[in-house]
Amino acid sequence: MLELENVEAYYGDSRVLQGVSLSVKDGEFVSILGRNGVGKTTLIRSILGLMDRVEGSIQLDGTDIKRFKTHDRALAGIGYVPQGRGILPKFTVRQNLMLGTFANPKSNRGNGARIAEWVFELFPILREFLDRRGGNLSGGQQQQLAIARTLLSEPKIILLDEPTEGIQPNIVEQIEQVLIDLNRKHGKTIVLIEQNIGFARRASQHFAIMDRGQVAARGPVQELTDQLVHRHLAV
Ligand SMILES: Nc1ncnc2c1ncn2[C@@H]1O[C@H](COP(=O)(O)OP(=O)(O)OP(=O)(O)O)[C@@H](O)[C@H]1O
Repeated sequence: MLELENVEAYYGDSRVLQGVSLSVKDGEFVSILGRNGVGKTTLIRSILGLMDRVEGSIQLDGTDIKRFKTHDRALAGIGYVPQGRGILPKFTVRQNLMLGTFANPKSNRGNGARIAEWVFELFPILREFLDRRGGNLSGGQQQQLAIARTLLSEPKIILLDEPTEGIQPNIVEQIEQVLIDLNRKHGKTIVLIEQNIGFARRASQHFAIMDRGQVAARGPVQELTDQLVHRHLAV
């Protein structure tokens, strides 16, 4: 379980997160919604240990990870699929996937590590393109590669920052389905940052809406009303 309590995060003197509390239980799919600039990415950066100054408490399965360096947070079970996917364009699909094994405490990390077969069952296209350069894949294929790479670290929780941004609508459905299956069939715990409200409604059990650095509303996804959307998310 990931538990944030009263988290404040700063860029210099500017306090961007103001008392954010969030609880994600094992097996849950939680969507974090909010207009541009309200602090969603900063929240993820705070969980990953990429901010200079964070106050409050961040616990993973009861362990305070706030003092952990970023790579130790990854080893503790925080998986991350970055905005823009973060594929290394000159590395092959195989090499990009191998990077995921470095953050897997159970594998022999990189050297000699094998890419588990279930990855190709989830993403058949990656087997076909194993020796292609990551940069030659389409946006949707790169997104599958980014998700697969994170899964190879066998994280306890997967954080995704706008995975459907800039991806063709028909591929968006595919990405959506993969994430829904990962949660419902494979029991993966997922925190999704999204602007696509339909996706959040279809995929998640819980939501949190951020507004000006705070959690303005939260609850089971059935309570994500049009009124809330209008108040906090309409542009
Ligand atoms: N490196 C930085 N230095 C100073 N201020 C920053 C920095 N990065 C972000 N900010 C500010 O922090 C606030 C929150 O930004 P953040 O990127 O977390 O928002 P967001 O909700 O993820 O937006 P988006 O949907 O556009 O990614 C914004 O006001 C932004 O201008």
